[in-house]
Amino acid sequence: MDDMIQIDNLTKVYRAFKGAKEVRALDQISFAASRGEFIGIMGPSGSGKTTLLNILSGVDTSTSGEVIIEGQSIARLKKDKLALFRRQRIGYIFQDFNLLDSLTLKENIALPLILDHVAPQQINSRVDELMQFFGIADIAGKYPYHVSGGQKQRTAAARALVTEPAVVFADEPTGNLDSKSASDIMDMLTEMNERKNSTILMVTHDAFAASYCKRIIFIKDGQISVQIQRAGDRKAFFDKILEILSVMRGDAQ
Ligand SMILES: Nc1ncnc2c1ncn2[C@@H]1O[C@H](COP(=O)(O)OP(=O)(O)OP(=O)(O)O)[C@@H](O)[C@H]1O
Repeated sequence: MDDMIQIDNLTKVYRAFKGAKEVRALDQISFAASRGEFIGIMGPSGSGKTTLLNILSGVDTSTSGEVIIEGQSIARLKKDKLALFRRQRIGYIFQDFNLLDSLTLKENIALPLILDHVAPQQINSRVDELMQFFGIADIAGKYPYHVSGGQKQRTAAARALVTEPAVVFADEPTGNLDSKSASDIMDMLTEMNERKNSTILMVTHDAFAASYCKRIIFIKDGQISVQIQRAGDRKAFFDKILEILSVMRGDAQ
């Protein structure tokens, strides 16, 4: 199988510290994502979602187990190589956009390529193509504080794709958006997934956002509790997600 991400027995234990007890935030998690998958990670607060995303993206290290992205074991990369790998092979979309206010939208998108000394002509054509794709070409010269949340998130999505990464990690991408912008962004992530065959892994609390995914992995207490694959339409998938969340919360049946 053409795996983009492979996770084997991933475990993270936060050591006891100043009276706080040891926490097993991830407990032997294993799953794989093939090219072009769009996976949602859901689970109650404290279930280990952020810990998982931090380890997958090389921000934190695991206690044991392995993460392999595009054939490369993340933990085996030295600091410099890891920084380069993260910049070139992983795209990030964050809840709070993480754009630089001193740069225009176009410059924000171009930044990873500028840092990699890509030829200016190539930068221009790639950035212009992505700005067209995300419908923000007409505001290329504006600064982040002059545009809407939805437009900022489109810019962040374009920046995430500009290096043609192996995977895109999205952390609560709809968290700071109104419902219209949220559905816009989810349509856009779907388009990225379907037209550019991007492999996307998204952490979200939002059942509506999750209903756009093709597969959802539910985590509870650091372990995979259940996985579901979308078969029919989005509405049916949304209902299924709500049902699982309600069972996980232990709501009265
Ligand atoms: N740096 C840390 N030191 C100690 N314990 C931590 C640390 N970070 C997270 N934890 C604990 O690990 C567990 C998993 O936390 P994590 O933040 O990954 O959960 P989450 O699913 O992302 O939660 P939320 O949905 O609230 O963001 C929790 O019990 C949390 O308290």
